[in-house]
Parts: sequence; C-alpha cells; structure tokens
Amino acid sequence: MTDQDWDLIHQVHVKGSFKTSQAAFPIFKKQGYGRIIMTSSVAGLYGNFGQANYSAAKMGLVGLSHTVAKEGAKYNIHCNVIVPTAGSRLTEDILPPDLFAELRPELIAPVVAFLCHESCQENGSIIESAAGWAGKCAIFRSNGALLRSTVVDDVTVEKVRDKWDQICDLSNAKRMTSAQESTGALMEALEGLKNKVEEETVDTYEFGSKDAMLYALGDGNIFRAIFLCFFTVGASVANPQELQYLYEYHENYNILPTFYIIPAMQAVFASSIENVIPGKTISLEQVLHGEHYIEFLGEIPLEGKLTTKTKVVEVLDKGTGAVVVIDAESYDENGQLVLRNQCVTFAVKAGNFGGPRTGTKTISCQPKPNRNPDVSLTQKTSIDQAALYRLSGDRNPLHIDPSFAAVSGYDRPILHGLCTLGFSVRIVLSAFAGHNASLFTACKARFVKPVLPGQTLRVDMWREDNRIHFETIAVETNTVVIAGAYVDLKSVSITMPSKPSSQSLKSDAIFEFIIEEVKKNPQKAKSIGGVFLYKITKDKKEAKCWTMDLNKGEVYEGEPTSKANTTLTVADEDFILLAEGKLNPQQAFMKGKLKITGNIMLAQKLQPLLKANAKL
Ligand SMILES: CCCCCCC[C@@H](O)CC(=O)SCCNC(=O)CCNC(=O)[C@H](O)C(C)(C)COP(=O)(O)OP(=O)(O)OC[C@H]1O[C@@H](n2cnc3c(N)ncnc32)[C@H](O)[C@@H]1OP(=O)(O)O
Repeated sequence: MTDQDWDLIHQVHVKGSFKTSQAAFPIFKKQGYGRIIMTSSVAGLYGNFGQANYSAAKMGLVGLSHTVAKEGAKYNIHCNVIVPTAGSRLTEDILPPDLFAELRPELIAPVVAFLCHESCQENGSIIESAAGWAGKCAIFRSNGALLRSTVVDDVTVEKVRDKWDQICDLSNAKRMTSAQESTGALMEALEGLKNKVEEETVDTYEFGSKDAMLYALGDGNIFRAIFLCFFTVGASVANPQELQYLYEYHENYNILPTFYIIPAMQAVFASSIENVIPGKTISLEQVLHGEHYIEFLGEIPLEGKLTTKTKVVEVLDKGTGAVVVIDAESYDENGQLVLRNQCVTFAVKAGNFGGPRTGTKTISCQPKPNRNPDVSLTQKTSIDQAALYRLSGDRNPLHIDPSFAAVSGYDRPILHGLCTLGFSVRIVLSAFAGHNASLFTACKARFVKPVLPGQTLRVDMWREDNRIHFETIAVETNTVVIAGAYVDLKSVSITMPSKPSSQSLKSDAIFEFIIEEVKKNPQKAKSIGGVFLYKITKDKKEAKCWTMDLNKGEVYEGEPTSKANTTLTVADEDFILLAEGKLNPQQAFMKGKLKITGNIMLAQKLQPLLKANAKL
C-alpha cells in the first residue's frame, strides 16, 4: 500500500465526514436540531484483508462520531454510525449475484432515515445493517485483572502473563459508553488497590527466656559512669532491680517491652521491601531505621510463638529519600492480637519517584514539652554494643562491617536504632515505672542521627500524666539522636532512686535509710515537699543534684550547684541534703566542708546514722 493510497482514503472518508459535519454543525446548533450519520463499514469494525487504509479510515469515523455525539447532545444534535454491508458499485463484481441482490441499499436506507428522524433519540451508537436486518454494535470490556497488589507494586511482564486469561475473560464483560465510565472503573480499581491490604507477609517468631535475656544484655550491657549511677539502670546483674530481666527463675521475671519489636523486625526482614518503589530497587546499604512505634494490645507471652503479619501501608517520597511504612501485627498462639508495631524505614537516595510526600498511616511523633526536662539520666554504651545486639536477630552488616558502613557513608559501623531505643525505654521505665515493665503500653520514636557504639546516651524526660516524652542525646557530640519520642504507661510509678552501685557502702546505707524513712512515713515526706540529693565527685570537682518532688511525684535533674571541697549550704528547710561519692557526708562534716542548716526533719533522723558511721 502506498502512502498515496493511504492518504486518499483518509481524505475521502475521515476528512470528508469531518468537513461536512463541520459545515453543518453551526447551522444545526443554531436551529437546535441536527442528525448526522457517519457511514462506516464492517471492514472498519472487524478489519478486512488488504484494506488497511479503508479499515483505519472507517474505524476513524466511529471515533469521530462518538465525539460529535457528545459535543452535539446538548443542542439536540445526534450523531450515529451506520455500518452497512451494501451491494454497491464497489462490491458488484466481488459478491455473488444472489447475495448482491439481497444487499441492496434500499433495505438499509430506512434505518438511516429513522436515525435522522426527530423522534429518534439514538445518539452515539453504531448500527450495523444489511439485507433487511439491523442490529446495534457496542464496545464491551471484560472485568479485567489487577496486575499489582498495592499501589507501590510494579507491573511485570510475568504478572501480565499470569493474569492473561482473567484479562481476556469476557463472561462478565460490561458495556462502556464513555471515557468517564471507562476511567471511572479504573479509578475504582485504583482506589481498591490503595485500600487493599497488601498481600500480608506472615512470619512466626518462637522465643524463650534465653532470647529475652540475650536481648536484655545486648540492650543493657553497659559501663556505668560511677558518678552518675543514682538512677541509671541497664540490664546488668550490677543492678539488683534488673535481675528480673536476666534470671528466668526470678520472682518477677519479666521481659523488656522493646524486646517485642524483634518479632516485627524479623517479619519485616522476611518480607521484601526492596521493590516497594515503582521503578527502583532498594538495597540494604540504603536502608536506615527512621522511626518505630510499638503498642501492647493484649497479654504478651513470656515465651512461645508469635505470628506476625506485615504489610506496607504507605511509601512516601521525601525527595532525598523514600520512607516506607510497614505495619506489623502479632498474634499469640491462641490467635489473639497482642502486639502492634509500625516500622518506618528511610531509604536514602530513593526519593523523587513521584510519590506523595505526606501520608495518613504513619503514627506521628510528639513534640517535647516546652520546659527543662523533669529528669535526665545518662548511660554509656559499650564499644561492642552493636556486636552484642546483633545476636538478637538484626544482622544488618551496617552495624558490624566497616566496609559495608563505608558504602552507606559512615566512618564506622553505627548502632542499631532499636538498641538506642531499648536503652532509652529502659531508662524511662527506671525513672517513671519503678522498673516495672508491665506498666508499659506504647512507645514512639524517631531516629534523627546515628549513634556510634561506645557513645554515652543521655535521656531527657518530661512527664505529662501517663505519657513520658523523651529525647536521647549522644553526649560526646551533644547531638540529639532520638526525637519526638514518648513512652505511654498504664500508670506512673516513681520510686525512690535505686541503690547506687558505688563502692561507698556507708553512703548506700544512708541512702537506704532515707528511702525507708520516706516509705514509713509518706505523709511526713509529703509535708516536706521533696528530697534533694547531692552527688559529689571530688576528682571531677563537680556536683550533681536530683530533686524528687514528692507532692507532684516528679523527679528532675538540677544543674550542679557547687563544687566539691567547698562549703555546701542548704538553707531551705524543705530539703534534705545528701552528699556522697568520694567525699561522703561524714568526711564533709568532719572537714567542716559541709554544713546543713535549717530544721530539716529527715535530716534529724539522719544524725544517728551519720554519727554511727562517721564516729562524729
Ligand atoms: C527490610 C529492611 C528493614 C530495615 C529496618 C532497619 C534495619 C536496621 O538495621 C537499620 C538501623 O538500625 S539504622 C540505625 C538507626 N537509624 C539511624 O541512625 C538514622 C538516623 N537518621 C538520620 O540519619 C536522618 O534522619 C536521615 C538520614 C534518615 C534523614 O535525614 P535527611 O535526609 O537529612 O532528612 P531531612 O532533610 O531531615 O528530612 C527530609 C524529610 O524526611 C523526613 N525524615 C527525616 N528523618 C526521618 C526519619 N528518621 N524517619 C522518617 N522520616 C524522616 C523529614 O520529616 C522530611 O520530610 P518532611 O519534610 O515531609 O517532614
């Protein structure tokens, strides 16, 4: 077929029909009435050997007619297509004479005449007619098949192949009359995709006390700075209150709440998130833990099996990176939903894929209250922290392999975000839950900067009813590493500070004495309003103080107010002063470096003990 053959046929059929319609349209419009009939052909609708130009032109008229019908409808201008099989001069010598006689135009003309009649409301239709018969043709579409499970999935050739039968199954085909109808159905499918729960990945995590204790060590095997040991806790036998996390026969044997992030993370690792961004593959080197949320929904077993279902709930385009939000729900062996986790991963350099920047499914962080922290506690991580933490399941080389860390852009391996979180939550529990893990209900945190194993972590805490806001700071660099974080508790339980693990037994004894006194007579403790504790290190030449306000039930860390070897004076009779460390109160008294003034009720009770210990 030559170009000329092609062009000529299009000139006649498509351009010819266009020109005549174009000429008639304004007149029809003005008179508020018009009927246009495009003459198509079975060669156009169905194709015919050797007639590429003609078929294309005749089918072109169907498209033209559909649009004219839509544009003309409001002016009472109708446009339909007649598809005749006509005996004409063109077919005279092709068709057998008997058949030719039955295909005479007169048998079709009345159909055309009716379509032009003002009583005929037909518009935008294709009417096939021949030999004294007429029928309507229409465009039908199969129910089709979804080629991806979620909006973040890619469509692959293999998926198309696998769904081909369903794509082509016309048994429940539906007639389509407009582009809106067609795209409307697509939009519905898309909406369904958005709401559709991604094919869930199911993973089972079986655990016993060994796993929980290993986690507790990895999360808490820390070196404690002696001079800051008042409230600091870690899962270490050095702290008697932590034995509950490390000894399965302990009367209060318990598991650190953040341990229950592990089943979710194992399920996340088992699911493949590498293909969640259309057209991109995320590699492990790009992935950072961005945020985490954990919530206890029921009674969580201390051992046994947890079955966790994960699904990607949203993928956000942050430009420089992509944020993948994964929900994980864990069920106990009776099928009860007991636990919910939400893992937010940040895939560096995976952004700019045209996705939404903000979502609706991510559980949000909460800003810290606008005041100084109520309590700040500090712990140092071990240089082997990440190496130990890995044994709880997250074997991402980023935390152990220097060359892998270098590929990810770090000078050396960084600590697991969840390890930092485990530290922080344990510290919060020590300060506001009396180490009672069963008071925990939920926690949310964002990892804003990496932590290096060996760094010291300070957790600043603010109490707002049963919610403890916190922020974690890497002390050496004074960098916030966890922000917008909180722990929700069933109730707040502020106990007196735990027994310090310093060598000063005498100081410990004094400390115990105060705790006992306050416990025995809480009314009196309330009446004095608070307990003021000073901790002084001679060598550091600094003092730290914590104030426990028994009326409000709050503990907070104050600024060092004096230096060791200088005179400390407490004039406020509402406070008890306790100095300890290398320069203990007894020595301080003896050296005349420490004066307690004012009528301090509990201090009076302290006198015999001080005397007994220091032979004052
Ligand atoms: C199957 C695999 C599962 C894997 C699970 C995890 C496995 C673990 O082994 C991995 C780890 O534990 S990694 C260690 C813990 N995580 C970290 O150290 C990350 C610390 N954070 C950072 O470095 C930066 O925040 C950084 C780099 C994340 C982002 O910093 P920037 O690029 O500078 O971003 P910024 O310009 O501040 O903000 C851009 C938009 O991104 C949002 N955003 C920032 N930090 C986020 C974070 N941590 N989580 C979620 N979203 C975060 C911002 O809000 C901003 O978006 P918008 O403008 O819409 O608010």
